[in-house]
Amino acid sequence: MAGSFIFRVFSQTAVRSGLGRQSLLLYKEQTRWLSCSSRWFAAPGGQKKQFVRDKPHINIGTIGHVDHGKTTLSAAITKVLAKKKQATFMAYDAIDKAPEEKKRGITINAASLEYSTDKRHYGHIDCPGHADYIKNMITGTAIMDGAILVVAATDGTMPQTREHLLLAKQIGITHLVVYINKADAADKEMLELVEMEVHELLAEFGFDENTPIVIGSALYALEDRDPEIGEQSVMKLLDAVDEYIPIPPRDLDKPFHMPIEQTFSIPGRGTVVTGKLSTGVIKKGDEAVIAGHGQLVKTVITGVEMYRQMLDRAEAGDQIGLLLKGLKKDEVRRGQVVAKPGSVNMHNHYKAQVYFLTKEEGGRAKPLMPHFQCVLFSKTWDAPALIQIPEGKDMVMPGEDATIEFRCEKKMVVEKGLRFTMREGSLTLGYGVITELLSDVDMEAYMVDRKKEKRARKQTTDKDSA
Ligand SMILES: Nc1nc2c(ncn2[C@@H]2O[C@H](COP(=O)(O)OP(=O)(O)OP(=O)(O)O)[C@@H](O)[C@H]2O)c(=O)[nH]1
Ligand SMILES: [Mg+2]
Repeated sequence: MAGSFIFRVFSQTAVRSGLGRQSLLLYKEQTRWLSCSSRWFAAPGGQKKQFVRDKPHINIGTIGHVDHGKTTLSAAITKVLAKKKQATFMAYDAIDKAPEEKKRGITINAASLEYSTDKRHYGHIDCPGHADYIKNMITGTAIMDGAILVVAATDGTMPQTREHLLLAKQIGITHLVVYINKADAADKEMLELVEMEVHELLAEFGFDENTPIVIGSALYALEDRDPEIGEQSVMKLLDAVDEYIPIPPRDLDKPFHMPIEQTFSIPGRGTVVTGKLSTGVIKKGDEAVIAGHGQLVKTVITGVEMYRQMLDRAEAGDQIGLLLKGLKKDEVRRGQVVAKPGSVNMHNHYKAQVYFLTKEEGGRAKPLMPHFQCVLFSKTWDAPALIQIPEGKDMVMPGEDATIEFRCEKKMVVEKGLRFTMREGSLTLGYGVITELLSDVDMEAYMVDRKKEKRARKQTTDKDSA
């Protein structure tokens, strides 16, 4: 029956193992967390507010050094906008005591606020501490499209200002607005000095020199004192965010890309691959490439199906089946992607920023040593990989984050910013985000060299002990 494969896809998707189950859990956790945050916005009388989608939505958050005033500013924003009925006021304590959700190992600890300006609807993340930012940004628990960097004028830029900026850059946040806070406690010269320092730091990390910088006092805005550096500075900040941080591009405008979940052979019709179209628009008759697991082949899409119906075009977000011209079932497999020719590249060597779970979070109890072997999971693929820990370090401890180099057995379709999970057997070791693509390695030659190296080391040890 034409289209019956779709039914099988859904049942098989439901029972698929490995990353499938993991992404399902991650999705469940995220929705649980989001529904939890929406509970905080229950209108008086306990009734939930109905979300009206009347403005473009965008996700932002506060980042910056400890105690520089991120939570105070988040509370102040809701305070100022509540006066215009564009937010529910969230007091400092309500934000800082965000409920901690422990599930599937990783702890999510962040407050999610929402508010509107005249132009947009915002989701806003405030994390209670430095470690939470690092986890949040690497795992993508709360993805930010842009961020407000808070720098206290009393301190200037500090180590975690740098660390958050670097991480923001690495995970693809391109637009920031800076709020120089605590202007009530600093004199004019100090404010000028800090502004210069911020300009230098932004330039060092490759952020635009036109990045808006607003000076003010979040505390005064929150406490309704001196509106010029209080409330007005917050309004100025929100205007800058509205103007400067762009709405992420609509995925329909990107080249089409579909990670393959399943492959089927339909007698009389050919090979069908199924999955969710992650970006772009795909049409019957489009030329495509199938890439991944070290292979790249060309094909033509001769049919597009969804929910047992034939379509002329599918859009990002659709769960579809694609009929491929001239390919046998064993020439395509799960983990590859269907993509617009020329839009994807395969790599087997890259750097990533990784957060390693602690034992309590479901991770490993022991440290990770150089050349540790693990399996990477991302989208629908998984692939064995060898890790290289940063130079000057002998090991990486659970609970740490580090820049790790990965050498994968097979070339897969990856890109900067891709998130993945690292596992060892059934244990989740950590979460990573690719920060740099490196030149490909010949894995066979690399393994031979590693064996030689090992043998030489053993001989030296044997000699020493003799
Ligand atoms: N004088 C002055 N103090 C401020 C201002 N904003 C925040 N503070 C104070 O600075 C301290 C830290 O503020 P928080 O908002 O908790 O800082 P944070 O960046 O969220 O801190 P962490 O979440 O722990 O990283 C508190 O005592 C605030 O009252 C300000 O504009 N002026
Ligand atoms: Mg805080």
